[in-house]
Amino acid sequence: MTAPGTTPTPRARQTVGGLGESGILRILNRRFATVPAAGDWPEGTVGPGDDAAVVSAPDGRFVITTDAMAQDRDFRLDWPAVPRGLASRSDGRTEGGPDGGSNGGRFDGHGFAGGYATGWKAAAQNFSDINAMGGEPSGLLLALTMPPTTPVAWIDGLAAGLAGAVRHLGAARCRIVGGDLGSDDRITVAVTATGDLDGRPAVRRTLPPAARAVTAGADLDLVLCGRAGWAAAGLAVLETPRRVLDERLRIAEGAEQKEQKEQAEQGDQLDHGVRRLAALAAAAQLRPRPVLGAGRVAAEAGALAMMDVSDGVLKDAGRLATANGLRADLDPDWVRREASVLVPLARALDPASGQRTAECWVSAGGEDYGLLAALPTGATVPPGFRRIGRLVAESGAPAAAASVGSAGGWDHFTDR
Ligand SMILES: Nc1ncnc2c1ncn2[C@@H]1O[C@H](COP(=O)(O)OP(=O)(O)OP(=O)(O)O)[C@@H](O)[C@H]1O
Ligand SMILES: Cc1ncc(C[n+]2csc(CCOP(=O)(O)O)c2C)c(N)n1
Ligand SMILES: [Mg+2]
Repeated sequence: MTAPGTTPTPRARQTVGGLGESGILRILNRRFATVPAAGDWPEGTVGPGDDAAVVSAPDGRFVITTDAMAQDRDFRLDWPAVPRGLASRSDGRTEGGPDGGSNGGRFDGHGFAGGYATGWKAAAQNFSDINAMGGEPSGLLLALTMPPTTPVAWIDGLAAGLAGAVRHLGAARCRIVGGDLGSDDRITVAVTATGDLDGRPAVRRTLPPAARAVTAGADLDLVLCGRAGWAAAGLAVLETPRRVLDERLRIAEGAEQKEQKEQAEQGDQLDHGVRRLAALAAAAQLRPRPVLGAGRVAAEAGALAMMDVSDGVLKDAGRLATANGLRADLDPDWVRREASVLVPLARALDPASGQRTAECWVSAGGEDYGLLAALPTGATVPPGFRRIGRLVAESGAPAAAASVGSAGGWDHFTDR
């Protein structure tokens, strides 16, 4: 409230400390009301505003998962925004959003992500885990701790990003059911999501006993839905100091233009150039796009085991293999092919070892939220997936693929 005779704080400078919990909740709820399923609370269920929510579990069970993101560990307040025109939807149209820049898709490091990217990603990574069980998102809870100095615009962006992910990733049945607010020295965004299986069995990391009996330790095909390496490339872009980044992109663009001139090529060079690649990679980190529905598709196509890729393909494929007493061998051709488009960017950032860096992004980079599934050898690959390797008996001779890139992958406690 503004005391009589004082000037109100301009909106851009307002902090949550001046709002109080009820003011913050008003801001969040205004954004959450834009989720398509928001108005639809069936008889007997209870939405936000009470001590707890009451939701339905249509088939008697529901999927539940949670993921927390911490300031300066999972996101930064000063990362630039997704340039307008790059936050493309799966239907090819582009979406707006408060962090949409106005630079026509060029990455110049200007504009700030606000909370939108953090909200989007918090929802997306939880939806990805629901997807990986073969489920469809049904509900979302937001536990938010932050300092009183947090700008109101940041939490408004956060709420818009959560609602934006629900809408644009196609979680049509998902309601935002509530959450909690707390104060701390740094921001933590913890999201819990629930999902429905609509009567289907969940697809687990381990093969069901019946499938184990049939496959009896035989090799399995490893398939992936979604891209790999782009979010890690984006992290490298975002973590490079702006001035250094701009200088490296300028040098790489110069070399590109020289090459293109020599080849007397026509056309819009920047559109396919390294600067646009940097912008696309940053967009992949700031606004990951798990393919919701792919989990169900894989389940119906007979996937025997499944998990999402949050910590890197090699690491997560290794987990999928180990859970079944097998070893993961990635196809080195797949890694090379997947890395090839990222090589110009990797070379711009790291001229000495562009190829290796790009292959590391693909094999060890996390946060693309693709979906890994194991299928019987030779089974039809479900739509949207491609074969990227095999799960083989531990005792088999290791393929060259096992040594691709770093065997690493993300670990919250050792990667600091
Ligand atoms: N603090 C915890 N208490 C209890 N169980 C936990 C805790 N942290 C993780 N787990 C469980 O350990 C398992 C692995 O967790 P992990 O976070 O690595 O994978 P995940 O849940 O698939 O998340 P992501 O896909 O984001 O990596 C999950 O089943 C998770 O529920
Ligand atoms: C500032 C900053 N530093 C590092 C990273 C990279 N990072 C954070 S979590 C994660 C794996 C997935 O985590 P989870 O398993 O919890 O879903 C990765 C690769 C980042 N995004 N931001
Ligand atoms: Mg997971």
